[in-house]
Amino acid sequence: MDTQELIKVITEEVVQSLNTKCPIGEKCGGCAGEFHCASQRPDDVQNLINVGASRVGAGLGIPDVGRSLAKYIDHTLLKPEATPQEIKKICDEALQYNFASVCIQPSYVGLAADLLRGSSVKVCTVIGFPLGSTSSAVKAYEAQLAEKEGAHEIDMVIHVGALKSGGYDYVEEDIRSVVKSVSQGTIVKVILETALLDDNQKIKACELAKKAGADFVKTSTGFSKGGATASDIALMRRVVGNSMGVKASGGVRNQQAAQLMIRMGASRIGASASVKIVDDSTSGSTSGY
Ligand SMILES: O=C[C@H](O)COP(=O)(O)O
Repeated sequence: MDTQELIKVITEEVVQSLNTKCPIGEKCGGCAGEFHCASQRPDDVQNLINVGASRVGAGLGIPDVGRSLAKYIDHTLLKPEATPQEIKKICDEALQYNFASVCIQPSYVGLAADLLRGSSVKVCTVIGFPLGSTSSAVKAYEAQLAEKEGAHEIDMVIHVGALKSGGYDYVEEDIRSVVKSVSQGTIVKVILETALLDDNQKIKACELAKKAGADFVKTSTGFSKGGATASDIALMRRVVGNSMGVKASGGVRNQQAAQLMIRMGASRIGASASVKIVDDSTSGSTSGY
């Protein structure tokens, strides 16, 4: 199937999916019956567990959509002016809401690891962030150090310029250098910065991330203009299949948007508006972009 056909099929799938409700109903651990989600397909859940996203479906029987959504969410604070007090606050919130992880700058990994020790909330950090243009050796060292200080999950940014100029070997090796620098149990997510890519480049980046042995592909840093869109999530899920996770991040601001992303194939949501997403069931724009 060529790229244009693929995009057409995915667009049809997106439209169809928007009209489909989860057949499991209120016992669905992913959505409590409110929307179509990955939890309806046992193979998907097993595959996601295999890549470390064992929180998917872990909330079986929880009838509350907000609480169920929390298990998908990386509670994120990446702004440069974030203080230790704010890191402490998001760690407290992560424990209270049972978010999948806190996603924070590398310099705060040790602090978050101390605060979350003994809980199920993981420590996620970002590498080569937000530009992705640091050298592979620096990214690998940064990831290794973060793991040593307590990070369980590593979200690395690709070299966007290398991808756009056809430097596919470089991009693949850049990702692989990070994957190889951490232990097998540490999850590596690859941030594509989709807003800067065309569809062909998004497809290529997903293929390279998969070849390099990463666990997830992720849309955005939240620093470029543009973030997660439903069609990008559907495209990414389609390209990587069920053996990898897909993380929707950037501009996911409310429950409706988070549900839509999961419906399109996201197995994780990265958001700074996490508490609002879980608490607030009011509808609105499905994405800031
Ligand atoms: O990695 C995740 C993003 O930084 C979150 O972006 P956001 O602040 O738009 O939710």
